[in-house]
Amino acid sequence: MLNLGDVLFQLLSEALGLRSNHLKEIGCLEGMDTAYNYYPVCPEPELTLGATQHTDTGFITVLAQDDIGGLQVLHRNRWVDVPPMSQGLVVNLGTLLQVMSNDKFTSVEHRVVLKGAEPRVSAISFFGIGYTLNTRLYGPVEELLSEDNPPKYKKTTIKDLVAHAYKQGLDGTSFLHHLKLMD
Ligand SMILES: O=C(O)CCC(=O)C(=O)O
Ligand SMILES: [Fe+2]
Repeated sequence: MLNLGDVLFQLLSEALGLRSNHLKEIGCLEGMDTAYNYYPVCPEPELTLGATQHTDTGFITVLAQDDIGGLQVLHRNRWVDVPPMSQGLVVNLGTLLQVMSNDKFTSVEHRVVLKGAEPRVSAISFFGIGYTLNTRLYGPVEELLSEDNPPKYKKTTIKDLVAHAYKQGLDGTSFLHHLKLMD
């Protein structure tokens, strides 16, 4: 997983116009946290959600879902299914990477709908949020900023961002506004 993360952060660095090891050098590969979600069978799946609308907190999330399905992403104001693919992984861009890109990247709003008949399992690697001892401040990457592209967000430590995300919970609103600088 760390090797995959290494490749992904190289590609993302290049997509931002940075040197390919930039995101690795500022700690994006550190603090990978793995979680497993178990969604039990629900007798009335149409009345609820497995996970409410949210963006992930950290840099990126790599997700493997089983063959039940249910993950959806918000695309042009419509919920679009992310169908399970055998051995396929889903990479979500997290809130912190949107902040660091100064909005060049958009972190993906997603949710999980329940299908009913069988329980569902997903395995997720969250890059960035497991390392709350990391005291580095993360904000819009200096190299991307200019007079025409001033910082849109203030800097934060991962610890503060994670604390804020937990406090807010998955209430369907983005916590980007927490870091947003006034225009
Ligand atoms: O179970 C899934 O497919 C997604 C779960 C999720 O979005 C999360 O844990 O952040
Ligand atoms: Fe998520």
